[in-house]
Amino acid sequence: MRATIIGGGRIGRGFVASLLKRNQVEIDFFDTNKQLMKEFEQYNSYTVHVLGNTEENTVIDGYHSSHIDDSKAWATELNQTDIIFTAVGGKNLTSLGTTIGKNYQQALAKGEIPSFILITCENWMTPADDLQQAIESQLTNEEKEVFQNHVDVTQAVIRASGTSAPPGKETANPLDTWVQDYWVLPVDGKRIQKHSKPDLRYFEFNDNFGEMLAQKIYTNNTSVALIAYLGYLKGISHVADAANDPEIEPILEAGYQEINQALVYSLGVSQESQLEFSRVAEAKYKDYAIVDEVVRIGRDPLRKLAVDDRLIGPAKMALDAGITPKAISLATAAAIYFDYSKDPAAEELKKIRETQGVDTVLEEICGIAKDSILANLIKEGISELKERQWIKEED
Ligand SMILES: NC(=O)C1=CN([C@@H]2O[C@H](COP(=O)(O)OP(=O)(O)OC[C@H]3O[C@@H](n4cnc5c(N)ncnc54)[C@H](O)[C@@H]3O)[C@@H](O)[C@H]2O)C=CC1
Ligand SMILES: O=P(O)(O)OC[C@H]1O[C@](O)(CO)[C@@H](O)[C@@H]1O
Repeated sequence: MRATIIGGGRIGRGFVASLLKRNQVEIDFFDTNKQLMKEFEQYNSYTVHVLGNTEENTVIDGYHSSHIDDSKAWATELNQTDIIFTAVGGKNLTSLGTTIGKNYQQALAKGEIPSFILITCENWMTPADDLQQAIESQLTNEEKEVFQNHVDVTQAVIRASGTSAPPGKETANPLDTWVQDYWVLPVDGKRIQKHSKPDLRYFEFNDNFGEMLAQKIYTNNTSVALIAYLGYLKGISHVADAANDPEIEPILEAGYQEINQALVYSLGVSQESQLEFSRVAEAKYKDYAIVDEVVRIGRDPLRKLAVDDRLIGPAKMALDAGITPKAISLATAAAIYFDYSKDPAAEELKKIRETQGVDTVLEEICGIAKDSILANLIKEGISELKERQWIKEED
């Protein structure tokens, strides 16, 4: 079996590649990053290190790698691949879909009919739909029909973390990467209609996938955002230190209660499954073996503060459920003050906040009215963070 991994980052060349390697699947990488391409060629091999369990480390070798714009490489790839994975970041799916669509069209023009399964591995609400739509936007109606008859576009939920080297564990190979000791990849099984489900260890093709992506994002990403943004303000560098911090921990506990009630009410998931989700998430973020930086988790706060994303999304659901999302609002307040200078989105957020004020951030970035219940809760959160001196501004 042969697989293509688009996006050779922490999840692509780390988590997904190690699952595939352990299934003896051949791997071809595609990425936009030219430096990464050079490293793939230069090193020929790298190790996926398992945090806290080195016995499970996997060496990845024998792969091929190509730049995403290499249409010659795509011409071969589309005909030989069985499964394509994406791990590029949800906001890049539209441009990626355009690239796949154009290359699929070229193959059809040559009389070929590539047939494969596409699996998105992204923190995104509707990744499979968004990718499929972007691909099909490049095709004529006739071509679209062929595509739909030969390609299944489905989605996975990534419950594992992928990180860079823990302090002091850096290696000479820049491709080496670190993953959590977690070996399950749930995939939306219902969306696989034209192929049989691949027989792969660790993959769970789930016909009741339902709201699992929303449940994951609004549980894991919401809670880790709370930990990271509050931790950042307190000057804590690592997620586990922040999650176990005696002042943050009670806020985290309250956050899980708000999240759980909100999701059971709004997504219709069962209490048991939600409790399991939140317990697994909490244990993961408190685990000192998983060395992850709060600034990595906090990256791109403009996206993370958007109306349906991990903070405002579940806060609104909590209000719908009749619950006051005090902890989530405090986390949102902290996110508004995430000013990490190496993150361009954080810099932009800071500029908007300082020049146009918090109300503009709430209205234009969070998409909520400045005098709404939620906006007032977030503004109370900002006052509380100033009282606690976690926000150290004068105003
Ligand atoms: N790292 C983690 O712990 C987790 C990440 N995720 C999700 O997995 C996805 C990937 O995340 P990471 O691997 O951490 O990010 P990353 O930043 O380490 O890697 C992303 C890679 O995609 C490449 N890329 C971006 N646009 C591309 C395009 N159009 N075509 C080809 N390559 C492209 C980048 O150059 C980069 O190498 C994201 O959606 C993220 O939200 C989900 C759960 C956990
Ligand atoms: O990948 P995003 O969307 O930037 O979100 C941040 C983080 O959320 C997590 O998926 C939480 O599970 C991280 O591991 C991830 O990197």
